[in-house]
Amino acid sequence: MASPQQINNLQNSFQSAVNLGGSPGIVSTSPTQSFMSSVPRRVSASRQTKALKPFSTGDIKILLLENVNQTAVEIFNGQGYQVEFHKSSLSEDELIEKIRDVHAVGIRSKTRLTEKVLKHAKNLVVVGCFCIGTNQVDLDYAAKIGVAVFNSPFSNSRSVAELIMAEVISLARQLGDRSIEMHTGTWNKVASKCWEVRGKTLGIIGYGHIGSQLSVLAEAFGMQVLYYDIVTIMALGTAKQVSTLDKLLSESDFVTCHVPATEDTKNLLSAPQFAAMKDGSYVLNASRGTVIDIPSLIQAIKAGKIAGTALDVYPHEPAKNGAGAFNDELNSWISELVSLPNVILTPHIGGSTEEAQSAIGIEVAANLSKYINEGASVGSVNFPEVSLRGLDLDQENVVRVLYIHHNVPGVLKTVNNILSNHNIEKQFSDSSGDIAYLMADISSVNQSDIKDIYDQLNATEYKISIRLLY
Ligand SMILES: NC(=O)C1=CN([C@@H]2O[C@H](COP(=O)(O)OP(=O)(O)OC[C@H]3O[C@@H](n4cnc5c(N)ncnc54)[C@H](O)[C@@H]3O)[C@@H](O)[C@H]2O)C=CC1
Ligand SMILES: O=C(O)CCC(=O)C(=O)O
Repeated sequence: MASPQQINNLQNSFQSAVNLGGSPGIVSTSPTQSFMSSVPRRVSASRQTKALKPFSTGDIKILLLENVNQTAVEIFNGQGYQVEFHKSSLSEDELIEKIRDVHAVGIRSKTRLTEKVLKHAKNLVVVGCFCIGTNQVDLDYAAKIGVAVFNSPFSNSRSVAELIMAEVISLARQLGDRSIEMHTGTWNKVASKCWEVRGKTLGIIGYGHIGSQLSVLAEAFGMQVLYYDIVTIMALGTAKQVSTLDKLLSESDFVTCHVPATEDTKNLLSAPQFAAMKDGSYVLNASRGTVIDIPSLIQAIKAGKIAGTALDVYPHEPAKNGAGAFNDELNSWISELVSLPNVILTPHIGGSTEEAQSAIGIEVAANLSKYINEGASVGSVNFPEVSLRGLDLDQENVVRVLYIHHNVPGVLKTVNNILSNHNIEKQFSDSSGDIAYLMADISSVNQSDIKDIYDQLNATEYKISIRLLY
């Protein structure tokens, strides 16, 4: 368990990462709507920087769903943002209602931020996925409307790898069944079809952050590791990359999936793949529920081809915890699956450890705060990555322009023409597909110029969204 001291240390590193608490690096956020209404100047009492903004960070509203870790809540509260926290995900209708006027949304793997939902978000600037997977968000549409999306690319990788390692051994020893039997008073001391994992072959599909961590753990247990990936990746230890999925399937005793949910990974393992596996082998999945065709897996277990399975993810998962939530209404085959021997089922807890969740909370909250406060999009999964060094405390009359626009010719000429009456201190621009992001710090800007700059930028044909920080 992470001690309060460890959490403190992590928070301290977060503080220095984003320069909170009045350091010279801070620029203030001015949401467009607030800026456009002539709100009288409000200055946060805790800030030591010269606060030129006409309103406080208290204008920023953040919706946090799915029990996002308290480390994130503390960071956002520390920023003075308004935080609305929910333990579970919301229904689509509730989400549409809640998302209307917030500037940021924090979710985990269950909340679906579809085009339909995002269309109702009028002030949304940024989305934080407090997890690795981002398949639950329509990333292209988010970028199209100028909403940056961040995740935590590896804070829970180790937790998933450790769970899988535990399950490899549990399947080999039929631990799940023995435990259930003991809970119901049955003493069943058997060795038949129970194995050591030493000397067996683990086949890893997807050798990324999780797959490669698992590779190291498995070798420490004396297993041979094969992996299949669509890109060539350096092997750790004595693991071997194989060139085809079929080769991995035919040579492995355990096959585990660690790929993202994409069109290509949908039903990556289905009836033909189970048929290609060794008799009596095992299947594990802690990636996404779409990756394995579970009805076919059930048939392969029933036929004795597959000796057991450990599943952490499902095509449909309950929105919240509770008795009776995992039933045939959710996925029609559930009662059939739970009746089979040597089936270990977990409720999407691969990344659910104290260490992972607190680290994710800090990492994603830091990225969101930096994006809201400074416009830095480094680490975003759907946006060009742009950042500028902070403004000095003694810099006066400086405005940071954040201009998200369509990636077409002529933009820089137009924008720089608008900014040309001021000194462009520094500027950075990058594009990703159809979206481009320009960040510029301009000086010699009077308060009275700001509205004019905003109006001119707003009138450009390329604009997707604009924020001015000052
Ligand atoms: N159960 C849980 O709680 C958790 C589940 N996950 C899931 O695990 C997935 C993998 O996580 P990471 O290892 O961090 O991702 P990663 O992005 O580091 O690695 C994924 C690997 O899969 C490979 N890949 C992609 N398509 C493939 C295909 N068709 N065939 C073979 N390889 C393919 C990629 O080249 C990459 O090397 C995530 O996308 C997420 O959906 C992640 C964390 C927790
Ligand atoms: O912890 C969660 O809610 C989701 C974990 C996960 O699946 C991920 O990180 O992609």
